[in-house]
Amino acid sequence: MSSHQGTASAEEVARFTAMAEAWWDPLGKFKPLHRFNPIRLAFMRRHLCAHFGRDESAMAPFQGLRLLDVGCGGGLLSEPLARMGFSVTGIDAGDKNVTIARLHAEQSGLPIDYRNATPEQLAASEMFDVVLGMEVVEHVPDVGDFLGHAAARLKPGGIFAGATLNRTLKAYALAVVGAEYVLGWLPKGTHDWHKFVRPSEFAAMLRGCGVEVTAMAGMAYSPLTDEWRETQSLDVNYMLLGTKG
Ligand SMILES: C[S@@+](CC[C@H](N)C(=O)[O-])C[C@H]1O[C@@H](n2cnc3c(N)ncnc32)[C@H](O)[C@@H]1O
Ligand SMILES: [Mg+2]
Repeated sequence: MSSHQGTASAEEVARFTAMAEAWWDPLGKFKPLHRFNPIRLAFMRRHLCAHFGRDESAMAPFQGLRLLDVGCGGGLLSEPLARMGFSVTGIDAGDKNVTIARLHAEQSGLPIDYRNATPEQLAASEMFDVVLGMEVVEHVPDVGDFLGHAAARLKPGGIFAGATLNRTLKAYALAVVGAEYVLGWLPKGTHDWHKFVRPSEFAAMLRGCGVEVTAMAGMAYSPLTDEWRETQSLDVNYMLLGTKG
């Protein structure tokens, strides 16, 4: 049984709100997000500086730009992106996630606008230079519908950034069996392999929303160094960027 209203699945959102206290625990249930945060942020910073003609060596290169973090959870991306100068709005379908995110941003002294909302609930007048859908599409009932509503909030020339898991056997072995059952990095049942999205499917759905993919990169875990790094292989975890025409 699955139930949803709009772009969010009630079961999926409940899974995240049940763990909401753990959002900012680097060794807790969201440890993988904490561990690969540096490489996702480096990827976005590099490409977004190039796209918007900003100085990569600046502390806060993105002053004056508005960013919407869709499915922001506890704000693990919203906070560092606000530090980079973006004016950040973070939305999440889970009320408790937003409460935790808001509290943490207050403690960090960051003026982030957090709201308990899904993208289709935002007013049509609210437009952003950057829209994120990071590690969200594998948790929504209808990816095309979700992307349509998220991309609708992008200004022309704006950038959509997404990340998810590829629907490959390798991703099943590593991200489901490995991460949930062998290593115990994630609670069992976190990911349903059938909801993983191939890069070609992701790009085609974005194109249907007027967004042309311009960059893709994989993320891989190296057991030897116990670190994540950016790779060319999109076999398991990957991220992408696209420009709205
Ligand atoms: C795996 S977490 C990703 C958190 C964050 N984006 C990150 O990468 O660190 C997925 C989040 O998406 C939220 N979510 C799922 N469907 C959503 C929707 N349609 N609109 C807004 N939030 C949604 C969930 O409540 C959950 O907090
Ligand atoms: Mg996920």
